[in-house]
Amino acid sequence: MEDGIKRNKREIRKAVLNSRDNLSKQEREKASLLLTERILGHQWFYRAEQILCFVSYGSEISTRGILEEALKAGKKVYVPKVLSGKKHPEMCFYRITGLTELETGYRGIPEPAGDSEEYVYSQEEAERTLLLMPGVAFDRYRNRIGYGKGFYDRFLEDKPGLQQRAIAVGYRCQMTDTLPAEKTDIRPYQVICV
Ligand SMILES: Nc1nc2c(c(=O)[nH]1)N(C=O)[C@@H](CNc1ccc(C(=O)N[C@@H](CCC(=O)O)C(=O)O)cc1)CN2
Ligand SMILES: Nc1ncnc2c1ncn2[C@@H]1O[C@H](COP(=O)(O)OP(=O)(O)OP(=O)(O)O)[C@@H](O)[C@H]1O
Repeated sequence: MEDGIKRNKREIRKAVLNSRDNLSKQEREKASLLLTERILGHQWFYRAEQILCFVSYGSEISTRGILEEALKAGKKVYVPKVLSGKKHPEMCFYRITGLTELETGYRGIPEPAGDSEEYVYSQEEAERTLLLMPGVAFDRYRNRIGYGKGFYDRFLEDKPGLQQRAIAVGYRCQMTDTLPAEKTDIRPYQVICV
């Protein structure tokens, strides 16, 4: 049964990545602008003192404008880094104060060096935090499929307050019919596909 779900997820991942890879430059630029507007106008962004946001890579929707505006607005910005030296690789968030601090890391993703302030979860501060999550496919029940390593599921597992401040973002072509879900899958509180 579980194996069926995994295979199913794999097939959906392949199909959606294929359509995402095929978006035109114009479609990408338009969507990224739209997403930036949607997030900058969001009350969770406005109220957030801390923003946890992925740095896009490959054909992912661009978060560059959001990161730049968050930094300009004086918010604390943290971005993911995969610590792969460990037996079980895990994802942490480190603070950046400018995009030039990023270097090519895990799978070619721009990542912080990892020598800056690490994000430490606290239930009280979660109310003033916004988490923007990447993903490959989403559905209208807020199910989410990523690249299949479960990094976000494991990162969010023990952070209930942050789960309620999590927004998954992507292109409209990433919105699918009902996705299969496993027990460990954590649903973002909102999905914004533009
Ligand atoms: N921008 C970004 N940063 C992120 C994530 C993400 O999804 N997006 N992650 C979320 O967990 C973590 C990295 N997880 C990843 C897990 C697997 C692959 C991977 O297998 N990539 C394929 C290419 C897939 C494709 O685009 O076709 C590869 O390298 O072959 C990439 C990232 C942390 N940082
Ligand atoms: N909290 C957890 N503890 C242990 N294993 C987990 C946990 N969450 C997910 N996993 C395992 O990790 C693997 C990948 O999970 P899944 O397919 O949901 O990843 P994903 O959501 O697509 O990827 P990501 O979160 O990295 O973007 C699965 O085999 C899943 O069982």
